[in-house]
Amino acid sequence: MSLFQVNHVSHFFGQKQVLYNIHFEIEEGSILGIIGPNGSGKTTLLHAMSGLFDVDEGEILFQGEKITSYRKKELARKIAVMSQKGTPPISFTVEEVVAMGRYPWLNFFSSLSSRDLFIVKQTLHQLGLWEKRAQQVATLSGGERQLVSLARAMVQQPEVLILDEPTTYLDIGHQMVVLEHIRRWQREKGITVIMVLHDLNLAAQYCSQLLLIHDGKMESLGKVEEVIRAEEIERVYQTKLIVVNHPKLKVPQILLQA
Ligand SMILES: Nc1ncnc2c1ncn2[C@@H]1O[C@H](COP(=O)(O)OP(=O)(O)OP(=O)(O)O)[C@@H](O)[C@H]1O
Repeated sequence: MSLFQVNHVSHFFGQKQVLYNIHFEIEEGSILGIIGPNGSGKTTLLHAMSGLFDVDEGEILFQGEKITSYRKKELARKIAVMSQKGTPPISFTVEEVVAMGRYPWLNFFSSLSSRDLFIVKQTLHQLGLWEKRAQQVATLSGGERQLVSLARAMVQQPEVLILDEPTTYLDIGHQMVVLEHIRRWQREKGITVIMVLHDLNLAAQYCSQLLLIHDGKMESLGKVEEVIRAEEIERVYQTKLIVVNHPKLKVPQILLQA
């Protein structure tokens, strides 16, 4: 059985239809990239798959059950969500914010155990945040807050990681750092990753499957080379481009053509 089954999903905001008959499945352990132009419905689909709301038509099944039928805490033990904005600039320290990722595992009124604290410490080290652990999140750069957000998701020890544009505020070096961490984590723990990415070249390098949506409709779904095809990407994004093969990684890469 597939981990996620998105069955003929349509959704409206008021009179406006934003998703049209979206239908696909996700296998456990895969990395699915959701791509598409601005306003095409990527975040709406991601939110629906996170169980944030009931879709108007169709259904989303996670491990065979309707995603909205799970209790909040139960779902938080299985799915970690890293939002588009990363961690907001709040007045907690890095360590406190990362430790919040352990909350789904705590019983009522219990505090963090030595094991919880060990997981937090280990993750802070892994993501290079140990030196900044006592710093207020509000004083971090956008990129550092993104890493804090990833660290909090990691300590949650979920089966699925859902990310909305995890590289938005990052320079190219930090984009690679974040995506390498995600990939290593996915390989070591066998978790499933679903992420919205605007950078099609990064999507081609890091995802095992891509879903291209446009105006709320599925344009294509499949392996990277099946989805990153010049004619289709040109049509959907309304821009001139060339698709080349990455000389080392052998995945399609896009060169823009003014
Ligand atoms: N809560 C809402 N109420 C009304 N309309 C909404 C709401 N959320 C999203 N929309 C609309 O739904 C459409 C899809 O939005 P969505 O955020 O899912 O797109 P997206 O592909 O993630 O865009 P982007 O790449 O710009 O982040 C947009 O037209 C947006 O204005």
